[in-house]
Amino acid sequence: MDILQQIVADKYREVAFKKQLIPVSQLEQSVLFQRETFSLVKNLKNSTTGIIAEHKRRSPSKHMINDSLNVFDVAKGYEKAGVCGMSVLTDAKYFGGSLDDLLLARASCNLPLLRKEFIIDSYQIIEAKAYGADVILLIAAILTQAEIKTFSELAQSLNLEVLLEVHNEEELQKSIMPSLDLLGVNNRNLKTFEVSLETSMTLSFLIPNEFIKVSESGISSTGAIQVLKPYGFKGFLIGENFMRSENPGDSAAHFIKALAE
Ligand SMILES: O=C(O)c1ccccc1NCC(=O)[C@H](O)[C@H](O)COP(=O)(O)O
Repeated sequence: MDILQQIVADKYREVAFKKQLIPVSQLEQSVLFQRETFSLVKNLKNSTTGIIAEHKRRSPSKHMINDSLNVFDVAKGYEKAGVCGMSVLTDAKYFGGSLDDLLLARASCNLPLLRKEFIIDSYQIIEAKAYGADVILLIAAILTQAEIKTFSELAQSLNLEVLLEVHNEEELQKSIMPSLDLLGVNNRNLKTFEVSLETSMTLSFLIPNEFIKVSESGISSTGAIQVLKPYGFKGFLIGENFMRSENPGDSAAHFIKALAE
């Protein structure tokens, strides 16, 4: 079993258990479930820098990144830095995240929040809305075409935007459908952890123009963004590069200032 298969197997067990603990009807009663969401698409369209900054404590590829920060301050710092949106990892076992992280980020800032999760069940989409997310991630590598359609249409009906993530042409071809808002190319192979910006460049030509293109992972310099922009990317998802610093907000602010110069 590769790491992605392991994560997904654990996720099925986790979600089955949670469904018994907290029924959907209870999630739908959350005050946050009724709120108006923020648009990441709108922010990216109006931005010249396009940074989506991530809260990421650890990962299967890098193990520990930064365990000494609190998500409330990180979210405030990212908002002050002028990022377009924030990604919050909510997986506990492999990334050290939680739904409480999402809730705290929501309490701390008015940025569009992406729930970064391995979504395999509609329940997690309802949960995302109930805990303050504006955008959900769907990973083509772990979903069938029918699941992508069902999950993205559910998200749309809840006014959540959908970022569909692909890593190769086959995943892209099976996924393109009108219920998606953003198409993300993950530069990291989630099975081997190899990272290459070439993945974004190659797939960019195959992504229809109606979708906002986002390049994800392994972006560690403003130079990388200058390289990717001509390929039509409007969004750049950055985790480790900011989270490695003592103050991710300051790190994002310096990055954005350097990009704008
Ligand atoms: O980051 C990992 O090691 C990883 C492993 C397996 C599945 C997903 C993984 N990462 C999720 C992400 O997509 C990244 O956190 C995100 O794109 C930011 O990447 P980076 O800037 O390289 O931290």
